[in-house]
Amino acid sequence: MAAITVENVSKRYGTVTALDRVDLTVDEGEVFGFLGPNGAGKSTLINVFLDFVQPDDGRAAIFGHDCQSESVEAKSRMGVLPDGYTVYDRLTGRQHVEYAIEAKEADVEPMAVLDRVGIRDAADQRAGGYSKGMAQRLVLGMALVGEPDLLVLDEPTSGLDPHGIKQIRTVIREERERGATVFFSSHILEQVEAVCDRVGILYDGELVATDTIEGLRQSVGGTTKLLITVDRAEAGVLERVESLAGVERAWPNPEANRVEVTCSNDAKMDVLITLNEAGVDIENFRTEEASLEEMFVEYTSGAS
Ligand SMILES: Nc1ncnc2c1ncn2[C@@H]1O[C@H](COP(=O)(O)OP(=O)(O)OP(=O)(O)O)[C@@H](O)[C@H]1O
Repeated sequence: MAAITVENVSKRYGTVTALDRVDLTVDEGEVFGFLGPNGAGKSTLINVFLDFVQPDDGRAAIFGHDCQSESVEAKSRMGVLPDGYTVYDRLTGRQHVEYAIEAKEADVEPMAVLDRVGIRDAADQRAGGYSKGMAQRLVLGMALVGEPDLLVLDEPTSGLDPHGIKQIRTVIREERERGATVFFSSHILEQVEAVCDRVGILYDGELVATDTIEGLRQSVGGTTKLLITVDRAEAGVLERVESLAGVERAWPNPEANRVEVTCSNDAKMDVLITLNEAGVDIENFRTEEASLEEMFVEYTSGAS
């Protein structure tokens, strides 16, 4: 059964369309990265899952439970780190986790939870004195209590330092290993690449792409960069390379003693053959994948 089903969901706020006919299925056991720039509509969709927001059209379901008409059942399957989370200033971190354990009737040691999210040492401090990152870790810890089937994390890495980001990744991997589905939003591409099975790109309320990272790279096509170390290459040869089908640009980089070519994956071999036939001595070559940043720009600038 699908963990998340979103069918034709739209949500408008006055003249702003926060979600525009979004269709999405996330399979059980998947780690799904939900990407989009600020204001794209990510939190709005997560709020639909939680029944904080009612869609104007369409429906969303969690493990088959409608997020609006069966919100109690839907929510009982989820552990959530929401966008606008709050902590109780006067309660300690340990008390927060104890509260979550009681509410979910879970059987876990509070200190084990706090340890997992890296705030064991602050267990007996009041959460009012926590930094933003610590409060976020605490709410994540509470979301993990009870081993939810679906973990929904809204920008879980915002406010964390690189060490904290690494810890979140570890938690996500561990959750996947125990069989949970993870859905998390981010506007930072690098942070999803390491852990996601698939990503969806949301732009201006529209889901403009859903694929594996590799699939997205392939469909962006022409952004593979070939770096070819050569003895020398005359301008005329580079012009010939540039005229090949699938080649975007070819230019010399004398400092690095190489030529650089942006082309589609299919054109790589033709480039090397053309250089070889022109008598250019190829000492070495390697390809550089399109960066996630480039992919993101490609998708979000092309969308209307
Ligand atoms: N309660 C609301 N009332 C009016 N407009 C809203 C409301 N909630 C969201 N919006 C608007 O809907 C759009 C989508 O917002 P949303 O918070 O879902 O985006 P987001 O992708 O989560 O962005 P961020 O990463 O900045 O949180 C934005 O233009 C936002 O201003």
